[in-house]
Amino acid sequence: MASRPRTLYEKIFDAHVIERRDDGTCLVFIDRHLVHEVTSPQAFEALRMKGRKVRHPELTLAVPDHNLPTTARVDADGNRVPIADRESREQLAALERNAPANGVRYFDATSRQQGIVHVVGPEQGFSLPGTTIVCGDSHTACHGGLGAWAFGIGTSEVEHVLATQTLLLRQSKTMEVRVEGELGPGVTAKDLIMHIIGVIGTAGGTGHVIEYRGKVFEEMSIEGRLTVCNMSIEGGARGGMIAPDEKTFAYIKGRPFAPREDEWDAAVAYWKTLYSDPDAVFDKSVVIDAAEVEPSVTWGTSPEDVVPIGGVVPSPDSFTDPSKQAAAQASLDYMGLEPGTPMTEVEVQNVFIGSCTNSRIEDLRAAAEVLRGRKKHANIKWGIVVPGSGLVKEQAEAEGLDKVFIEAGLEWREPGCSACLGMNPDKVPAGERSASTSNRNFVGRQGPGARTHLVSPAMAAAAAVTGRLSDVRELQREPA
Ligand SMILES: CC(C)[C@H](C(=O)O)[C@@H](O)C(=O)O
Ligand code: SF4
Repeated sequence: MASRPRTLYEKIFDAHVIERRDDGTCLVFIDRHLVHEVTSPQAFEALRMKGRKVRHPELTLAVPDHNLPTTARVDADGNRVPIADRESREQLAALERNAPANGVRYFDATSRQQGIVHVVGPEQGFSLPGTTIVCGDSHTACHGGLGAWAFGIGTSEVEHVLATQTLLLRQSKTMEVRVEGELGPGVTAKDLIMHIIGVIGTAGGTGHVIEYRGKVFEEMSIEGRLTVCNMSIEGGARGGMIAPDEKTFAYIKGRPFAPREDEWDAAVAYWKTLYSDPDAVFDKSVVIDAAEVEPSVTWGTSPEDVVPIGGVVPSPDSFTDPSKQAAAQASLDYMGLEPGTPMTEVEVQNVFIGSCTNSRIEDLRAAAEVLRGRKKHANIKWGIVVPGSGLVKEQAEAEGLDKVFIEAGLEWREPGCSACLGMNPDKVPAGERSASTSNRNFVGRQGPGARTHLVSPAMAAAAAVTGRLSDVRELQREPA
């Protein structure tokens, strides 16, 4: 009998189920576990208290990112600069202790490989197609850009994975987001995923794993795919993935943890089976017309509060749902915006280019292309560019991108989560606005009272040049 047609997610799920239980839960094998300093200390502590060992230390990779200041980490004498904040210092110290004590591979704060966990995994070839990847972090879906089933877990699950290399969970429903047609010039992966979240809403993917399908994704770079999948959680989904293809294989080949030469052909042969069968049925399907996607920007305090850059701040009355009307009013009050204001009239004082959504080399190139030969506007008090990893930083410097940023008046920093969230010294001052390439515009996300407008790297660069939210396509048309 021919086997039932399956989606990509179902294929990966089936390949990892150890046991299906009568209550509908499944025990699933976890291939890769990424660990950072914020969600791991209690998990390691719990193991220690129970006298348990890490079951598969070789399948875990630890790296600090959230709390690290992005200023110099060693002083002129080569000594480590201590972290001023006590909690951050303690969390980092715990990871530095716990990883080696448990035989877990660790990239320390000063190593070239250090970076944001979701940048490091793909970059090291640790994240691979067809694998189950978890991390105590909601943006783990990012790795789905390589055709993995990747999802965030809580600290108690981190402990479970460390102890057993398995998780007990229920199979998710499947959702396809099919994008038809082609993206227009100047429209990036970030604009597309913001648009998608604007369409489906922050609850649109609840209970589902999204597969992004269509020619747009086939033509998209791996960096772009990682950006798209990264924000799946902002659409409420448990994960997001894109079927691996030749681009994926080329991206992975030769990376430190990638399959070696003698294992490569077998790995690729397996990866080539990882796609949704033509007759596979998704529980939910959303179709997006790529031609409708414009460079996008958020106006509110939820990632679904998206408009095209040519749009205006919406009026709360324009929403039919009363709870959304109230949320929109609260957002506008927090953001200090009036309905009807053109988005391009909104002035910004801060620019942040970074985060696991947009800190890979291609993102930095896109920002630098806009900034080359230009200067930041007088409105901009603080503009920082934070590469996603030490290796991204080296690559950017080899291409001279750091100089472009510095000459434009922006700061060039050490890798980490930085101003994506206010857990380290990089914060947007209360009442000020930022054009930010990160993924969340929640109240207080970039610091108490900070007003965040999510944008793509090119759009953040355009805001740096003009001092307001701007349509990057206008700058792209005129010479610097
Ligand atoms: C601190 C961490 C647990 C958190 C997450 O889970 O996503 C952070 O990375 C975020 O982006 O809000
Ligand atoms: S860069 Fe931002 S979204 Fe990504 S892991 Fe760090 S804090 Fe979370």
